[in-house]
Amino acid sequence: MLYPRESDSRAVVDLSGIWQFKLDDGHGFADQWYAKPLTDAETMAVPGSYNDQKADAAHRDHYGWAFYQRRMTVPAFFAGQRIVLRFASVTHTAKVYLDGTEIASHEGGFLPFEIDLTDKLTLGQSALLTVAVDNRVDFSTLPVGNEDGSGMFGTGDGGIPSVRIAQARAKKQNKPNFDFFNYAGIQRPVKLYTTPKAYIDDVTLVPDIDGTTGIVRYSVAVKGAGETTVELLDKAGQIVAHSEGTTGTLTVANAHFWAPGHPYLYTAVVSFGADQYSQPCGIRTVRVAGTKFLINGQPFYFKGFGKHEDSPLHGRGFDAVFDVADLSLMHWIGANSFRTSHYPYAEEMYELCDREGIVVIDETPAVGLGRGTKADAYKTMHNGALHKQNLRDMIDRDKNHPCVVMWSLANEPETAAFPQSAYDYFHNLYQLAHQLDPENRPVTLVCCQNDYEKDIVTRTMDVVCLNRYYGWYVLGGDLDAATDALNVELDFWAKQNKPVMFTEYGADTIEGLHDAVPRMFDEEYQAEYIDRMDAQFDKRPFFIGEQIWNFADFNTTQGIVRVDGNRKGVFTRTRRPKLVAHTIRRRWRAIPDFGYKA
Ligand SMILES: CCCCCC[C@@H]1NC[C@@H](O)[C@H](O)[C@H]1C(=O)O
Repeated sequence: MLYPRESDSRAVVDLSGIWQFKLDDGHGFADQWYAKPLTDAETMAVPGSYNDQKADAAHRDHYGWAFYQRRMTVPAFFAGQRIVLRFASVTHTAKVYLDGTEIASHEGGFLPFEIDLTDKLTLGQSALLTVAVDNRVDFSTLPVGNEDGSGMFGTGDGGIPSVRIAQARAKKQNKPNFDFFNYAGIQRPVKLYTTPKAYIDDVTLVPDIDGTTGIVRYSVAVKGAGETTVELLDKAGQIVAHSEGTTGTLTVANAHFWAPGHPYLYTAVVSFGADQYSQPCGIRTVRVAGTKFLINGQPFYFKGFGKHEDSPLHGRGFDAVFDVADLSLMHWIGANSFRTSHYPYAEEMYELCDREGIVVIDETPAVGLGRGTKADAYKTMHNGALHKQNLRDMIDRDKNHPCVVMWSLANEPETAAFPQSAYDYFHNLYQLAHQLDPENRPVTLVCCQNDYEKDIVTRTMDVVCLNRYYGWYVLGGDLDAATDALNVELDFWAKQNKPVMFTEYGADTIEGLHDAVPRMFDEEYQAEYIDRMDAQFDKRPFFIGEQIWNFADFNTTQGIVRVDGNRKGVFTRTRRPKLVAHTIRRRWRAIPDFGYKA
């Protein structure tokens, strides 16, 4: 799916701003709130989560539907054009109405969907746009929610009868099977865009390298009749390659390749009839060879983080300032990569990473699979079709980004309790990801701390991505034992002949807590913990990357082990560096992006 871009033939109208809003009280659909202006409506900023914009628990802890509404006028001078309404994301489920008529519904809170309005509205006349949003998560959704009242970090009844009774009578709330706040709403931009009636529907660019020559194999999906041409422009806007037809190959002698630290971008200008669309294009290659992860044929070493789309008041709402500032801090600390834990991020972030040379592991919203139940959830609860749809939509949306070097099928699914069942479920997805990606990039699954000898899924991935907490969740406070345990496990992975990286390791740290002798939760412990783990990684040639959990502190569900959220950030939630940020900076600025331990 193309990102909305203005061009000689296309206009884009951003519908961001202050919308009308109302939490459903259970009557919203029966009383057809979507068919008329909302009564007793509140204000709500779009894009943004609705949970933290109002000072009350009703919004923060809402469970169920909420209604957004605004009037919209498409000007008469758009006559003759195709008119499209595009939601970059609505979390988690959306129903869209125009003047009371349902025109779309969509499940999945982290990927775009669009509606052709051309024949659905009268130009020049104001229309009433209503979006109903459902924030509920359960065993069948992605991300996964719990259904029996438990959730992360012990929210069960503890076998206490009074608790069981009170829980049964309590107001329904989401019980996320994941460790991030279940923010919801219209969290990314809503845009109207136009195209000619005969238009470019999709562009696929597959880069390759032959010596010093850059190659871009392209295909253009079109609707209607017309001739297609594709021109490749260099950064100076000079045409360096040209081709006719909906498929073809563009060849650039002495090309500038894309790489971290050298994010050279060409522009593929596609023309079809009266339509024109410009797609940024980075020429680089990615592949796994033995225990190496090669970008442009060079062994790459991942230095970076697991992140979240999370910031004060915005919640999970898109905020360009935080995205620009986060990448600036990544450059400052010497990072070259991050994982979009635990869901696909806003498209604008991938565009920034393309421009700034930050490498991305792109992850589906499949977090919490197989958790919170003793049953084999792969056979009884999870919605494999929804998982495949999310994978398909993520690859379709992000396929042209040079920053995306690997697809992550899921975060920390249960893979050791029912090993064969987990393998059957994920091997199917692994093969699908390789089929769907025109560039056939490496595919992984991010593995939770587990019995790695029983887990038969992780070792089948192209790269072994491990979340490990030796010295925190296990052997907490004892970094000698923690490094010993880490090495026992790395000895196991040494025999698998796969590239291995840590996609999570970290320690909750309250900024301002200090001790001469490090202890859990103080800044010295976080720094010591990271140093001790890193020192073990350096001894292993098959170890190809270290991504710390987390880039910044972030909000979570309330719980006895979350003190104002998850505090494993290297930066605070307002992006102030903790002590560990300075020790990491010294280390990472001395490690090259390529050829480390080669
Ligand atoms: C038994 C060890 C389980 C470790 C699980 C560690 C978790 N991984 C997924 C992330 O979303 C969580 O924030 C992280 C944590 O809790 O900080």
